[in-house]
Amino acid sequence: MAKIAVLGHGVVGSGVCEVIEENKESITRRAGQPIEVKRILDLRDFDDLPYRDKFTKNIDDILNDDEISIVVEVMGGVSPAFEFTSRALQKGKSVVTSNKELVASKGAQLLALAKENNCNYFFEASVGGGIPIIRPMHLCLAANEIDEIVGILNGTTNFILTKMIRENMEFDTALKLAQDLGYAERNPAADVEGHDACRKICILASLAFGRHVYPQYVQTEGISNITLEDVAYAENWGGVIKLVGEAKRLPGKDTIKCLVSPALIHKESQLANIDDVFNGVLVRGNATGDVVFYGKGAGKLPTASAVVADVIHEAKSFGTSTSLTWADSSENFVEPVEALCEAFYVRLFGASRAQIEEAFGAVQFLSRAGAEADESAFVIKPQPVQKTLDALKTLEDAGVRVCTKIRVADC
Ligand SMILES: NC(=O)C1=CN([C@@H]2O[C@H](COP(=O)(O)OP(=O)(O)OC[C@H]3O[C@@H](n4cnc5c(N)ncnc54)[C@H](OP(=O)(O)O)[C@@H]3O)[C@@H](O)[C@H]2O)C=CC1
Ligand SMILES: N[C@@H](CC=O)C(=O)O
Repeated sequence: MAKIAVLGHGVVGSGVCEVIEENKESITRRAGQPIEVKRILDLRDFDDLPYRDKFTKNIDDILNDDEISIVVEVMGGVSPAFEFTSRALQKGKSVVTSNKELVASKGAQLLALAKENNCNYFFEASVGGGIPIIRPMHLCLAANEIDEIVGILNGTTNFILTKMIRENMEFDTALKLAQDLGYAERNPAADVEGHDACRKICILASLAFGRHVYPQYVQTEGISNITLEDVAYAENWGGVIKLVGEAKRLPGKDTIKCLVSPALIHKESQLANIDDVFNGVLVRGNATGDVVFYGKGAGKLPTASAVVADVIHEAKSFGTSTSLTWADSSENFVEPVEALCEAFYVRLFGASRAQIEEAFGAVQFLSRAGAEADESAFVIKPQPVQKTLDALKTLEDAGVRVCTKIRVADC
């Protein structure tokens, strides 16, 4: 019998308890032994639950219990999750988590601590909710050099964009719905402003490139400036707007491209039809070519599925995983965005076509029904980002009002 403790009985934690109870027979078969939730840490009381006697508010009840061999950290945040995780690992208890904020900021340190103490730090649920992505990347794609990862990594923003586009729903109404469905972070700004997607691309990039990519070095932009006008222009161009995270090796350089931003994606891209709470991640290996992972990126049971799979894997006791790891890197190896070569969609007011072409060279002009007389929207060919920024500044200095600038993703 493997006895586990769950830290945090919120959306994911309650899902973990539910899945372990609901699927106990198949879980026992697959783990080779029954799995029992022995203790649950939470700040609140859950007097109505049949398993109310398992709750504690004191972490030491869990850390000092030698019967508990696996700790599931689904509290979220860095503090006190970092302290609780470190203490569990120091005691030789393996930790399973869905907490991408902690993995993205302290992953290298916690993986090293797990190794030192002959146990594991597993985080399948930290990227893509229910989608298997971490284990396939470090096991099934182990023969490859990963050249590029590009993905729709946040369920909440994809859900909001889908509702806005398909049902003309207001941004705030769609966000409230995502919160009610348990998709959003405790502070939904983390979703809307792109920080959650940033943490996830950092985790994938660290795994792919073997060095910790820290979120503070990754330029991150969210979806709060996207309008239905931009959506209409994207459609005229032949695509959709999605919040995209991207990490890529830069040929001949020791740096990588890594960023999160809204992006125009062509309708023929495998990522273009990923809607609602679904996530999609395209991983480009030098042997496999493109592999695409798709599934529900948030929500109670999909996320619990990934957490419990890690628990089952740990219960089989394969020892410390040597492939699920990356080195700490104190220096930043993310290329500054200004030095990258990118195509952009731009919407602005008060510039003539001649002015626009003088600033950017030949561009692809777009149209939409109901556009104002002095509105222009166009797509610039790939060029250094700094060159685009300089040209936009020149136009602004001449009295042009630049409304939107969205990257065009090549995926
Ligand atoms: N929801 C989702 O779809 C997904 C979430 N995740 C990640 O999983 C983690 C948990 O998310 P989610 O379940 O949605 O979050 P919730 O806010 O629903 O749950 C967190 C739970 O942990 C409890 N908690 C927080 N701090 C402490 C503490 N110091 N001691 C004891 N209990 C504590 C909270 O109690 P209280 O409410 O009283 O503060 C709450 O019950 C986060 O890292 C999130 O990013 C990952 C993938 C998907
Ligand atoms: N808030 C996150 C939850 C899962 O990671 C999301 O919406 O994707």
